[in-house]
This record gives sequence, C-alpha cells and structure tokens, in this order.
Amino acid sequence: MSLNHLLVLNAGSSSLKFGLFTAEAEPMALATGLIERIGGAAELHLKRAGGAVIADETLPEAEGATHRGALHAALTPLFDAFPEAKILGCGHRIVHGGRNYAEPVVLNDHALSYLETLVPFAPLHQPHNLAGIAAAQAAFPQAQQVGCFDTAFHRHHPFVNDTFALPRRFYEKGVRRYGFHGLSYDYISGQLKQMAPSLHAGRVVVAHLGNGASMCGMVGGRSVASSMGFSALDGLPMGTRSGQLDPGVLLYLMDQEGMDPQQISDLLYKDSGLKGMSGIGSDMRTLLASDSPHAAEAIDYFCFRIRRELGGLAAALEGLDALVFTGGIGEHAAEIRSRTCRGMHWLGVELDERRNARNETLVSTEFSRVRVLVIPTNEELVIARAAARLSR
Ligand SMILES: Nc1ncnc2c1ncn2[C@@H]1O[C@H](COP(=O)(O)OP(=O)(O)O)[C@@H](O)[C@H]1O
Ligand SMILES: CC(=O)OP(=O)(O)O
Ligand SMILES: [Mg+2]
Repeated sequence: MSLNHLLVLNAGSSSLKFGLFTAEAEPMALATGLIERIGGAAELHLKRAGGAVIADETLPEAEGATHRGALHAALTPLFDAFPEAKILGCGHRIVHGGRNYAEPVVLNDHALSYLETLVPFAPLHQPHNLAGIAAAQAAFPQAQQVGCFDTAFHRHHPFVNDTFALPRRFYEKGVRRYGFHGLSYDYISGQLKQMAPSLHAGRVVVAHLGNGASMCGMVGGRSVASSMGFSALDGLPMGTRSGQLDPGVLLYLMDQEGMDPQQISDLLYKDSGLKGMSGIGSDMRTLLASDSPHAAEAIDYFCFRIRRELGGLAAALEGLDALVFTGGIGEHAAEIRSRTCRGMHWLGVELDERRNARNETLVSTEFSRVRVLVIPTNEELVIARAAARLSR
C-alpha cells in the first residue's frame, strides 16, 4: 500500500499537539489533537478536520504520566479512526536548532546527536522533542523523520540582535539571542504575503500571544529582531513565565533567598507570569473573567509590556507598516488587543473597536497609518509542508 500520510508532532513542556495530514505538496489536515497536562491529570482531545470529535477523555495515569505514554495514547484513537493511513513522514516541532539549522532537516543520526547537545539550552522543551522523535522512529520505522525548528526563522538576525554584551567567548559558545516561535512567524509571513503583498514587503511586527508569548519584527517577511532571546523566558510575560527580568534579580534569589538553579528554573518557567502576578492562574480567559485586582494588574502588565516591545521593535525596523496579532490570546482576546493598542496612536496605530470586537481580519481604522490584523496561526501546517517536501 502506498505511503500517503504525514504525522505532525508538536511536543511542549506539558502538552503534545499532533495532527494527521495528507502527504501532498500542500498538505491537508485530516485530524488534529491535543494532550494537555502531561505529568498530571492528562486529557486527550482529538477531532476530525471538520470538527467531529473522535476522543475527549482523561488519560489513565500510566499513559498521562510521560510524553512517551501520551504519544501512545494519541496514536491509538487516531489510527483507529484512520485505519487506511500509512505514514510517509513524521514532522516534529523542535524548539532549538542552535546555530546550525536555519531550515527544516531530515533527522539522521548526525542531526540527532547535534540536537542532543542543545538540551542544556532548552531543558524544558528539547528533551520532550527528542523523546517524541525516538517514539515516532519506533512506531514508524519506514517513515522519514523531519525536524522543524522554532529558532530557524530568526537565524539571519543582524549581530546587534543576536548578541548580549558579555565577553566574546560566551557568544562563541552559543550564548546568543536565538528567538523562538519561528514556525508561527513563518506561517504568518506566508499568509501576509498572500493577503497583502505590499504589507509583507514592508515593516511588520507580529505578536504571537499564546501560553508562551513573543513578538517578532520582520522586514520583507524575514525576521530582523525578536523579543525572545537565549531562552523561551525572555521578553513578554507569559502564562507562567516571567519574561524580561533584571539579571540582578537572579543574583538576589541565589544570594539572599538561597535558591538553587532548579528552584529558580521552576519559579521563572512555571510559577511566574500571569499565574504568579495574579495568584489565580495562567489562563487569560480566567483572568479576564475575574474581578480580582491582582488579575487586573497582571493583564495591565501584559499589555504594557507588549506596547513597550512594540515601540522597541518599531525602532529596530525603523518604522512600522503593520501589526499582526496571533496565538490563542492574539486571535481571540479582543479586549487584550484593544488595551494594547490604546495609547499607541503616536506610532500610527488606531484600532477600529467594532471590527476588533468581531475578531475581523483587519481591525484598524481606515485612517490608521499602521494596519492592524488578526491572523490565526498554524504551526502544524508549516511542519506538515516541510515533512511533505523532505519525505519524497
Ligand atoms: N476567547 C479567548 N479570550 C481570551 N483568551 C483566550 C481565548 N481563547 C484562548 N485564549 C487564551 O489563549 C491562551 C492559549 O493560547 P494558545 O496559543 O492556544 O497556547 P499554546 O501556546 O499552548 O499553543 C490562553 O491564555 C487562553 O486563555
Ligand atoms: C518556545 C515557546 O515558548 O513555546 P510554547 O509557546 O509552545 O511554550
Ligand atoms: Mg504555543
């Protein structure tokens, strides 16, 4: 039987997103799924592209405890629903591609040993990405394994946006501003090229506001600067991550609070951001619905940091033609877009509140010098396209 399908895996620190696509040059999604809260009370949601639910359930502990178990739990109902599927290629989202990868690659032994050396750069994401690859190799030995990197889209940054002001040897060792969410930015860049070629050719800031959040400045569809740097902690505050922090705070935590690296890592990755500031939770919907003053302050801080970053990125781009919102918050939270754009008139940003409330694609007024758009992202499709290209 011919191999005619692609499996896409996007393993996060506590989640696994996956999808089954047709193996065509422009792949078509047949089903998409998500396993949340791996390591805790993990839940599986799987639906067909048309929206029909295939599975919606809490996983037994044996499966929900690890990424390997979660992958097994994902594949069983998927292949029960699509018994005819034969996997030609598996596409993997890999957070870190280091200095070497500016494009997707076929994951041979050489590539995999290089990616292993990057684990210390992304300890919360990279090991799960590599575990997903190993599990997919075991499950689909005939399939090509293809890696797609969050860092790749940013690999051509000018030196000033690639470095920190540390002694040179650290730069040589790879302590650089890599930037992340590149698959999302790549997708948005492609969409913009189709929808509005003249904007795509200009100076654009994309705000990817999901559970992880970052912003990217592009010129001509290529990344010039990103709010995320060496790690996925930098820049904007996120669901549970601090965002930009004075390095002096880390010295204080070590010296005065006696915290060790693991405790600091847990604090910055898991207990900070919207969750830490609000004391309520990391989910923007919960915070918007809350009447707690701490939730309101967390939202204010979130919007304020987006505005600061927008100003900084506009300076890096020497102007601004368009601002694009994407990611779960960027696509759905009209209130956050509205509060972010308030006070940005000086930069030429003028939101049309009615269009914005309706989540329309163009949400700026006709007089706004900067076009403001809402474009849903699709990281899985970018991965599927690369897997289709490299699996032939
Ligand atoms: N209608 C909505 N209004 C406000 N926030 C929303 C809405 N829908 C989703 N979100 C927020 O989007 C975030 C998740 O974004 P998403 O891009 O799905 O996350 P991930 O980074 O895990 O892929 C959560 O904070 C969630 O509350
Ligand atoms: C790099 C990163 O922050 O990823 P995510 O948004 O999936 O957590
Ligand atoms: Mg995300």
